[in-house]
Amino acid sequence: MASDLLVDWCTAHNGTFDRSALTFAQTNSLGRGAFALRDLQQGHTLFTLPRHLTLSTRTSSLPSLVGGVDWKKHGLHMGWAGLILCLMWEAAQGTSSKWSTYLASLPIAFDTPMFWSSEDLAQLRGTTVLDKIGKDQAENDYFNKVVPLLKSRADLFGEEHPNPHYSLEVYHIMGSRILSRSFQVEALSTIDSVDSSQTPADEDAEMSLDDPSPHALNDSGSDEAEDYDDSDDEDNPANVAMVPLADMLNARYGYNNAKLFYEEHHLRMATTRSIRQGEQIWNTYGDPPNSDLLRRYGHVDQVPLSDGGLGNPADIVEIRADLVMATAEQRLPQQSGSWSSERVNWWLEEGGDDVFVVDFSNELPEEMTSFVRLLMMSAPEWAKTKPKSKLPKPKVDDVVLSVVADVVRRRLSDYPTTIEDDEALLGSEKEKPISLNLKNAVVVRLGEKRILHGLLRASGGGSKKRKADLTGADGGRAGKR
Ligand SMILES: C[S@@+](CC[C@H](N)C(=O)[O-])C[C@H]1O[C@@H](n2cnc3c(N)ncnc32)[C@H](O)[C@@H]1O
Repeated sequence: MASDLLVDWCTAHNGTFDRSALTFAQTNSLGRGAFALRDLQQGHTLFTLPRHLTLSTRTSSLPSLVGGVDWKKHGLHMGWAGLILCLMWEAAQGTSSKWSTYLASLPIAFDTPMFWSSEDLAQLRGTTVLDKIGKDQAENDYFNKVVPLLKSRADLFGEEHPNPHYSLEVYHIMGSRILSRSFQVEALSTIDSVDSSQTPADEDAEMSLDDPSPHALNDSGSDEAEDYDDSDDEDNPANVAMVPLADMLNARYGYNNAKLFYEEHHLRMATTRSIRQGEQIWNTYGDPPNSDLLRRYGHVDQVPLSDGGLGNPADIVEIRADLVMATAEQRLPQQSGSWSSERVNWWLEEGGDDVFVVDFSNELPEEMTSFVRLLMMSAPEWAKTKPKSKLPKPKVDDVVLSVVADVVRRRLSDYPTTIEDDEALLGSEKEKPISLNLKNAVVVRLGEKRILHGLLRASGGGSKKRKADLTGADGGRAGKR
């Protein structure tokens, strides 16, 4: 089996693997996964991997062959284009690449929206997935950064154009492998194998696939990997690395029982809970909402929710400030457009967000309350607020509730279906099977709609009667997000 070859390859390169503790096996719907071969205690080391076996722009020899100046000139030190090119180049080297066994074990097909038909993508209307797929940006990077280098370095990439090893299709495959399997692996200066001028740590990253390393390693602490959402270093694309073996573990909300730990010279996968023989060994991807899971990994999580249904407790909905603005403008038709743009510009200058995030807590984001209050302020109040450089207090009142209720109704109308349509579709799935893409799209948009309906209920549909639910127990301020 391919995974045996991979384990052999790893141990032949100074990795370790506890063959008595775990094995990799094919699952029904999660691809391959790791399973315990016997009962395991918390803290058991499953395998270790020397840092030089991770594949990144630091460990691949391509950046130094291209040279730091040219690497930078082509913008390959920013975003993922450089790492994608390294993966393509290593694959093109065949068995002379150190990672040939690893690269041969990776998937070439993905369930992510990047590869969906326009018909399937239409099912995601209203969700934030559509704006974040990043296909155009990836193609832009391919044609503007990668292709010019390919053409200028026949010594490295061959005379052939187009070359099947460096096609746009392969670029997307490698990008999707990174998106769904890479880790943040920060450099230890003593072990860096590539001159840092090629991949400077302080360079702004523009991730072509929109996100930094999607494959989360949680917890802080000197010997553990940083959560990918918290670390500033995540913006440095040189820290994005493919980690053989570690990327064979699946993840599900609340199930994680193993984690990758950073050691000085190697990475170590160890159990974080006791695991029974036969159970799956789960890593964490950082518990993203289903919209992000689908976009990065091509699957969604459905675990029991506190209300008895199924879904992802980490789901969120994004509400754009311009929707709030348009709703407020409708309420104050006598005001001119410059009235709101002046306030919105002030809001942004004072550090206000242009997107508000709502989750299952039914709590109105403080920032959104503050923004609504700003928009609905009378002219004299605005005249007093403007010079103060202080955002309005997030005090929930009837006006706020009623604007929020309108915003939520408008936000709900962005989706192609109602909550009832989606529930009916999923409910009849056993008798009338639906495609995986459709099912995943429905799960994503249903989770978002449930949050919006929760917020609508908590706002009393715009009246004061349910205000307490929305503002929390402290009775005045909406809960902090
Ligand atoms: C890091 S890889 C894990 C190993 C992978 N199953 C394999 O066969 O190589 C991440 C991919 O595994 C699959 N996966 C992981 N967790 C899953 C889950 N809870 N449900 C469905 N698929 C999952 C998805 O295809 C995802 O893109």
